[in-house]
Amino acid sequence: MKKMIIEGGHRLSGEVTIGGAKNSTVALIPAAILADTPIKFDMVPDILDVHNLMVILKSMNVHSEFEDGVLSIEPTEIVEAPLPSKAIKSLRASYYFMGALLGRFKRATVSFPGGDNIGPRPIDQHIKAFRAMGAEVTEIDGTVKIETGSEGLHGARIFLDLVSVGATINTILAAVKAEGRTVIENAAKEPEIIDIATFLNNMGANIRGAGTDVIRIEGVPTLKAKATHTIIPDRIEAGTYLSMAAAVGDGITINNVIPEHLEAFTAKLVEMGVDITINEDSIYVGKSVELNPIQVKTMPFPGFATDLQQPITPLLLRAKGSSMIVDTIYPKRVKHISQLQKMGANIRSEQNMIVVEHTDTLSGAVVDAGEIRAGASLMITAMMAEGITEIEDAENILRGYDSIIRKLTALHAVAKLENSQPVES
Ligand SMILES: CC(=O)N[C@H]1[C@@H](OP(=O)(O)OP(=O)(O)OC[C@H]2O[C@@H](n3ccc(=O)[nH]c3=O)[C@H](O)[C@@H]2O)O[C@H](CO)[C@@H](O)[C@@H]1O
Ligand SMILES: C=C(OP(=O)(O)O)C(=O)O
Repeated sequence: MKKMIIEGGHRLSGEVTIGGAKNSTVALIPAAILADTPIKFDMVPDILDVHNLMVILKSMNVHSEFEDGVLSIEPTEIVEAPLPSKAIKSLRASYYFMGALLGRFKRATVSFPGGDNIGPRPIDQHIKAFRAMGAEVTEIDGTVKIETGSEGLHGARIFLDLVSVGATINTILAAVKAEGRTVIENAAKEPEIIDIATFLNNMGANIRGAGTDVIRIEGVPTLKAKATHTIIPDRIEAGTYLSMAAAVGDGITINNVIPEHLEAFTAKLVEMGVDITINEDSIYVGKSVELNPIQVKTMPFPGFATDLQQPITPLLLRAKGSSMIVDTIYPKRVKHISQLQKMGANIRSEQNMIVVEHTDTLSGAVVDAGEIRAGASLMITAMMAEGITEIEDAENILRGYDSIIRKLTALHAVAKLENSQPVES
């Protein structure tokens, strides 16, 4: 178990460079097993999810190496094998091995995924898509078994009942080598979906419409990589540093961002009165003086991301008045509230709404990072607070924040990890 210890009261300044997107990376790594050639990814974030995915690859005789942000994967000697359940349960995106293994072996057996505890996270839409493509799916004791006949999957028209990032990507992974044409309607439009489609198309796949709500996929027999794929910047990591910069910064530049991916978020910062300058691939945040309260409603992309509702919360504590957050994607994503209250934050949950009031004094406390973005909100609040904050279960933060201590220290924050052990590999 690791804890992150933060000494509050220090003003931050300088520059930070955003890493590759976690939610792209965790789909790209399973997608790599569809290839008939070695694969290289660049701008890979150094996060626990990547290391756990490497453990899963190893169990299938897929060798991988991660150095200086470059992840090399050799999938050509892959074998079918039981997947290590501890690693599978450590992250959400292990469900992508369902689509990827189906594409590779025409069958898959994968335990139910883990990931952040943010309320119910069913995968019925993933299963509906696999069934529409001709698979037989059974679920026994937390394990999903997906089988097809010798002819494998066939293309199908799939209308997703709700907009799901995971179901959209999993269907793409299953369809990319299936026989014939698959059409996904009501598809998710997140930038990470475009990133996965770009990677697959550059290997010879035929995916059209990624980034819109209708995606068409013509199955192809083989996929071969010709170049290194550079992962898009992590818009959630960027949003977290934007919030931190506005809350405790004296002038911070956030490099390697695609501002169009963050429009819903930066629009809210502007509404609050944060001093931000948006450049082509960086955003500068000046020292904030008076901040206005706002109302936030999380929505699928291009709306305000659910993964940023907790990271913006500390900033709302500084606003002069009451702010409100409604998380329509995960209404039970409230694990941070009781922990922020321990630090003196005036925040409460009321009828599926989070109400955040102006708070003058925050004090360090022992708190728990119940999930990744709850952890992010605690980190920022700890920097605003007087004294020391100990964030337990810091592994949840390390699941998704690249080189976090190095980046915070470079911005002059005082933060360290304790009881840390070498990352499992
Ligand atoms: C690894 C990854 O990329 N994780 C992201 C992904 O999670 P994930 O892919 O799990 O989230 P989805 O987009 O699938 O979920 C959206 C909503 O649909 C519901 N749903 C989803 C699938 C399904 O079969 N049935 C169903 O009811 C979910 O409970 C949720 O309420 O998108 C979420 C929403 O942007 C983000 O918070 C996560 O960071
Ligand atoms: C919910 C998240 O991640 P995951 O889906 O991987 O649990 C997140 O990144 O905020």
